[in-house]
Amino acid sequence: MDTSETLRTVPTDLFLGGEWVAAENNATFPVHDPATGEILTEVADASPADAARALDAAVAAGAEWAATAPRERGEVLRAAFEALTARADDFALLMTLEMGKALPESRAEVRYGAEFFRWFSEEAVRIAGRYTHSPAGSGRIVVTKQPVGPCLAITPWNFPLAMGTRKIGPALAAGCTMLVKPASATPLTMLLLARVLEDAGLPKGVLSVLPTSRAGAVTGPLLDDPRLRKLTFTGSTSVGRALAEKAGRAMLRTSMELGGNAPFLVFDDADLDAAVDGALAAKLRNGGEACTAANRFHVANSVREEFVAKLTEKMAAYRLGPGTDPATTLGPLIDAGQKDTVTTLVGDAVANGAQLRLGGKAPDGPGWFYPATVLDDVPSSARILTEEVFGPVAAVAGFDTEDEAIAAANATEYGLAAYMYTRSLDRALRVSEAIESGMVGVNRGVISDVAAPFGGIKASGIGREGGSEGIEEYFETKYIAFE
Ligand SMILES: NC(=O)c1ccc[n+]([C@@H]2O[C@H](COP(=O)([O-])OP(=O)(O)OC[C@H]3O[C@@H](n4cnc5c(N)ncnc54)[C@H](O)[C@@H]3O)[C@@H](O)[C@H]2O)c1
Ligand SMILES: O=CCCC(=O)O
Repeated sequence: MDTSETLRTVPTDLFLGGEWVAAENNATFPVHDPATGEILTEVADASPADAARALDAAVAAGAEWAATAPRERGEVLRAAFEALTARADDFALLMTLEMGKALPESRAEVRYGAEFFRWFSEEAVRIAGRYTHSPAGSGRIVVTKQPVGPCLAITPWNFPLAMGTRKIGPALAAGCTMLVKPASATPLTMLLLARVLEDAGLPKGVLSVLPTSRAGAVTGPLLDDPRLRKLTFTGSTSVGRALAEKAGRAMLRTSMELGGNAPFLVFDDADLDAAVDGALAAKLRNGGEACTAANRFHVANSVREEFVAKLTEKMAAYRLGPGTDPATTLGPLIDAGQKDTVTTLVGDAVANGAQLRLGGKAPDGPGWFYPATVLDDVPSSARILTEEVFGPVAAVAGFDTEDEAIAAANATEYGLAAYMYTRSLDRALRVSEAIESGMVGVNRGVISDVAAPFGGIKASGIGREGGSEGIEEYFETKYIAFE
């Protein structure tokens, strides 16, 4: 499918209660191409009234969907997995168009995102309860799982597909209905996903997709509506905090997948070539715009120069360009604001004394491009060691002892992912246990796996997605006491 054909066939209306409709007053908002800054297309701009109608539909469909046989729910997801996989090229091109990343990254996301539907189609039929006797012999304890009810999912732009399927998959498998508000920068992928689910036989009302340019105004009243039972959010910690406060007042179940500041530790006993390859993956997957991205490299001083030289050589080979160009390995950033953030953090590190080994200057011309950049000897006063850069910048700092490495790794409010390279199993276990994060990669630069529980601690969030844990977020546990 070529670019214009993709844009011509992608739905741009709201998917509201299973119908494709224009927004109230036919309102629309533009979606931009990060490679040029130009408008790609206009998309229906949901209003609070549209969102209220979507919630009406989710409530109306809720009981029947919850009572639908788990096998049937699973089969809808399985059919959607097959359709998504069959349309992988369309999805990949669309994601590259609206989000910017290089096509191989988009293809990888389609595979990853589709897997959540396959995984949760299989989990739908493994919903377990418990039957036991009270210790005092005074009765029986029956524990069962019931769907939470109507959920609101708010998703980010960096993985426009996978961050949706990782929520929609378990919600539908558990028997919940869901409203999805995609990021305003990348609504098209989610709308195409809604079409796939519709074609896969999802009953009307079970899912709505509400692109909007007024995220707070549209989701605020939903969070105040007692019929909504859960908020699942993926995005920045600042927005997550504000939403969690609001959700807390309404006593909503919440899942919060927030920002990260992943440390990547390289010990003096590491296989350095493997560590460099792992560093490339941990840094440049998704163009550096991943919550799991290695944000800072803490490297044993005895091997630091060799590591930095090898990393710089390999990062220099990344080719910056429009994501749709087959020669491109590094696409543009999402928008001008993100380009400014990366530019500011690199400038601040250099001003604080870091050595610039590669990149460090955005090219002139249209689009939101920033090159692969390596900073060495970054001092602890540099903001880049504590703030999420969300771009193709590797910031390296040295350490001398294991304790120093652990202290540096934990010197952050975040706690999502962490990585380490070492040949010592003892050290791997010791350091993994000491690091304050929800996920640790040992001699691996990519940890995301549909079958593993994904999520963070501290300011990186609450709850887990994927794995057998992911569906639990969409259940209430009910205890029934029997004589
Ligand atoms: N932990 C994870 O699994 C994970 C995954 C992907 C991205 N992220 C994080 O997401 C961030 C990047 O994504 P982003 O820039 O889209 O984040 P963001 O917080 O700006 O936006 C996320 C979503 O929230 C919406 N939103 C913004 N303000 C809102 C408000 N007041 N009320 C309701 N909704 C609102 C946005 O429209 C978008 O849909 C990074 O910090 C990244 O680490 C985390
Ligand atoms: O951006 C964060 C999500 C990344 C992932 O699921 O691998």
